[in-house]
Amino acid sequence: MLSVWTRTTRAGRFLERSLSSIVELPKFQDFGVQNEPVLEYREGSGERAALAAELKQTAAVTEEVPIVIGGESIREGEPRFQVMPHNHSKKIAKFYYASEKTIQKAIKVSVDAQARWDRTPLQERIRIWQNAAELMAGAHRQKLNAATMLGQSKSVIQAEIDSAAELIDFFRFNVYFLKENAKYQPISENPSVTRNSLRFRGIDGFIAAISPFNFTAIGGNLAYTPALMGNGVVWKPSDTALLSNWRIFNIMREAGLPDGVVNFVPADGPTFGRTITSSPDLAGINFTGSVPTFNWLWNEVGKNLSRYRNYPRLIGECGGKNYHFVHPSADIQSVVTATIRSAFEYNGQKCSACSRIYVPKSLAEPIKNGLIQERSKLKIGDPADFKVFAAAVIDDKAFNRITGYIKNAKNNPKNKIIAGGEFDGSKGYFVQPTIIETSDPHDKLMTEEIFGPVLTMYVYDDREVDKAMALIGSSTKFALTGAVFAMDKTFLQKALDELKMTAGNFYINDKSTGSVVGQQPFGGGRMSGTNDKAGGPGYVMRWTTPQSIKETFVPLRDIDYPYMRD
Ligand SMILES: NC(=O)c1ccc[n+]([C@@H]2O[C@H](COP(=O)([O-])OP(=O)(O)OC[C@H]3O[C@@H](n4cnc5c(N)ncnc54)[C@H](O)[C@@H]3O)[C@@H](O)[C@H]2O)c1
Ligand SMILES: N[C@@H](CCC=O)C(=O)O
Repeated sequence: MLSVWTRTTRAGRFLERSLSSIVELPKFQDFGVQNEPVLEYREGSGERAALAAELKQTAAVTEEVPIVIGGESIREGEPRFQVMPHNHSKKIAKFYYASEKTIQKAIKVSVDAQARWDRTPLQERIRIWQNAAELMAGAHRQKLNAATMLGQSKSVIQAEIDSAAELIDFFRFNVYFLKENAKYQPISENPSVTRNSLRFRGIDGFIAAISPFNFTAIGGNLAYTPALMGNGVVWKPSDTALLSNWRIFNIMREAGLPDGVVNFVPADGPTFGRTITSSPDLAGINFTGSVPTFNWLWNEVGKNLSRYRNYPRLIGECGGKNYHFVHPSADIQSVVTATIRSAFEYNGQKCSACSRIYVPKSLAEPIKNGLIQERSKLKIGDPADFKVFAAAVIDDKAFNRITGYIKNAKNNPKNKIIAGGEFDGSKGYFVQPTIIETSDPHDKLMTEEIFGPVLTMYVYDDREVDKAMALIGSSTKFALTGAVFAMDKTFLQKALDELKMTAGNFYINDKSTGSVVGQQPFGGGRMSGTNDKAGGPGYVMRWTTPQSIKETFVPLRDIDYPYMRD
């Protein structure tokens, strides 16, 4: 550096004639960002009428959903059907599983598209995402909501916070975070001598996006955030969220995303998993779903490591065994309201749903009575009925798993069903919100993810708050969300320390569900996932392999150092 300085004057003249920076950094028009308002759907409102009309239209047809690779629609093999979980004789979408060969074709198209797409200026990509968000918030909002309500059995409000608000927020906030992150440039001590810059690149290869059934917005985020950052994507949606995910795919085409950047590839899970993990081009897996599936994918990647040209990025947001912990100083009504909502909204099929609650003996009776009373008011039924609180669970597999836990509880003297416990799968997969009291804090009801409307309560001795609190982290492998309820600030301070590693999203006097993009970036630790915080500023950075560039404008002459010449 010093020797370069000694030559600045002579070399500087030379430079003026021939060398200046060639790296062009993106110049953004600065913009802010706000959360999409959640519409209320009151009687007589425009949004309610529009949604009712769209529900009618969506229910009237079985929509044909092809595989789409590079803009080409493909139909192969036996057709399959997505049904309405609350009325499983009604087919809402007809689709096809991509064969191994077709998945390989999608990989090739994504890899080729990546190289071209990565050269598209960031400003242009941002414009497409902003277009898409406008379409989602306006013209297509009720199409997304209707597909989510009928296909994934969500009530009006649960669809609105997911397939409208959260999806739109992901698109708006991710471009905002991209722009803000791109503002950082490394130090250039003397820019007339050397200039340092950092640019974002997609990863050469392809990203496999594998999405779950329970949030339409998550499908959109998993597939399109890597694309935003310059990647080519093969998207495998969930069979039971197919229609809503298909509608996102079409909105992105309408917004101007070129063919081939994201390819829509429904497939059998293990066939898809095997095909992507055996491809040398695998650059990353963006997964949200259960722990067993993510563990399987991770193992396959490990086995194939020597094949890849990149270390594949593995992002997996997985399950939870989320808790509400009640201190003797808690406000009882808050506990009851928050717990009913967290445990039973969308039938406990949120990864963040509360499924275990620890209650001190001194508050057990009022809390129990409150929960039983509020639970009895919940209307369970067809999600197109605006009075319904929750509808059916997603499919027969979920129905059998959840009711298995309930049947088990009925046969175990340590467990007592204090409300609910009924189920009926004849027309739709209906499981009534169920509350169980257990005397065993290590029972599987308190430790395993059930992913259904089953809440288990354990009553602890008020004198053993610390011992009860220690159970939270020690009795499960998960650490996704958790909430503490107390008015005692000394206890809350202690809980903040003691429970630090038990939840990636921690709530104080609030329910464990309902994170909002940009407000509570989401994800858990331990076996709940890689905690890459969807909806936070770091998430976009997981999908770029940045390049540092140093440009030097003075000719390099000296090999020795000044002190050698002294
Ligand atoms: N932490 C989070 O942010 C978060 C968010 C939503 C859901 N979840 C979790 O997701 C789970 C529920 O979703 P789900 O039932 O759709 O999960 P799942 O694991 O059954 O399926 C997720 C996706 O993986 C696919 N899949 C299955 N086997 C595969 C394989 N061998 N290779 C590749 N893909 C395969 C499925 O078809 C689906 O698209 C719950 O455990 C829930 O807690 C977590
Ligand atoms: N973001 C959602 C959960 C997503 C997982 O299913 C919440 O905070 O309730």
